[in-house]
Amino acid sequence: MRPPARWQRLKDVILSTDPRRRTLVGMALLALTLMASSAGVMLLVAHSSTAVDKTAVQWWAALSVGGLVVMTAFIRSGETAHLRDPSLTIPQMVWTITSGAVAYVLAGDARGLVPSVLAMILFFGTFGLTVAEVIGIGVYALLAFASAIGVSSRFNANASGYLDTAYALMVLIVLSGCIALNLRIQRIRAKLQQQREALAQALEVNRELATRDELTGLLNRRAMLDLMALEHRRSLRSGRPLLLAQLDIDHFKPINDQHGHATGDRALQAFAGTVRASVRDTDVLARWGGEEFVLMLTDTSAEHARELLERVRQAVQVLEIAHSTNALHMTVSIGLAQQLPGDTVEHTLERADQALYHAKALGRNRVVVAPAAHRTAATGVNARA
Ligand SMILES: Nc1nc2c(ncn2[C@@H]2O[C@H](COP(=O)(O)OP(=O)(O)OP(=O)(O)O)[C@@H](O)[C@H]2O)c(=O)[nH]1
Repeated sequence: MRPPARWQRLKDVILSTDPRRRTLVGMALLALTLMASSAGVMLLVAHSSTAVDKTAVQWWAALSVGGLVVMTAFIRSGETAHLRDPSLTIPQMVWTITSGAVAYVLAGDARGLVPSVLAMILFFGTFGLTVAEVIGIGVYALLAFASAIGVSSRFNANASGYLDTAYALMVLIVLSGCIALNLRIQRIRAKLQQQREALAQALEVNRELATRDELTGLLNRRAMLDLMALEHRRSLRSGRPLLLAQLDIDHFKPINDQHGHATGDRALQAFAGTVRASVRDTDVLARWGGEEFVLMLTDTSAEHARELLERVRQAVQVLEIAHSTNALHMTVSIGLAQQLPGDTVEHTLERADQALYHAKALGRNRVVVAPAAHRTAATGVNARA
């Protein structure tokens, strides 16, 4: 059965690793605790048979609640937003523990109520503090109550050493419980944080796998299609030229057949690295499939792109892939097409592919630029200009 939504929300806040979120709950609960304790002690004092200075009690209640109200106003003003603990959990706890210790002295017969209120303060404060802070606050609470018990036994005629010791023990037990609870919460938070980080890493790996070619580390076909569509829209708006080139390694099959698939893989990686190193950072190279690659060039003219691709071709030609005793060489055929006004990316790719086909037909190891061509409305087939 699913827990009700509000309990789920409370649990989320308590286990949250964001200190601003979880100290908010601590602050709200502390405020409630202090108000309830003020009202409770005043009520009991009013009906107590012990002679207690009621003016002092009223002052105490006003100062306790007033101090909290001042802190709340300070927090609400946004002045504490830049602090590590914007909800001032520690100052609030120190304030309420001090007022609790004073209440212990003032409350006479009703002082038995104070340790239980202290238990609530420590318990709720636990959610927003670190282990060291809980221990520090706990030691302060013990010292404050030891002093309160000492002072109370002097001023209260019917003080009972036995009861006071029991109350001190109760504070100690609550404190130990709070430290244990705090340790548990810290462990759960650390585990949640680890899980969150692992999930973020897994998402990043998935994203990489969805957009990258594993062998060469280049963009894959799907990611490249998305990028080309985006660049196409940009070039339409800006009027900047967009050029697409199809690159195909020549006679790649014999490399695989004669030297093995692993050597073929290394050749593909070396080819990808060489082409990437020969073009600008803003040019995008993608593995289209097998030994075929697509290069997208922006902010350049067809003539400059052709010169660049000629340099790419030469760089591939001199590339050496170490293999047993000798070194392997490759060549590449390249077809280049410039996006025509009003044309689609698919059609530009088609023209680059046809230019590549011509490069292969002309004897390979060359760059061929597609002539400017227009799609006929009726057939969608190129009519060469
Ligand atoms: N090692 C390796 N080989 C691959 C990979 N993808 C495709 N190939 C191989 O690439 C070769 C492509 O061969 P073909 O399409 O005949 O082309 P080619 O031999 O380069 O001939 P031309 O393109 O006409 O010059 C095939 O042997 C495929 O097995 C890969 O990821 N790793």
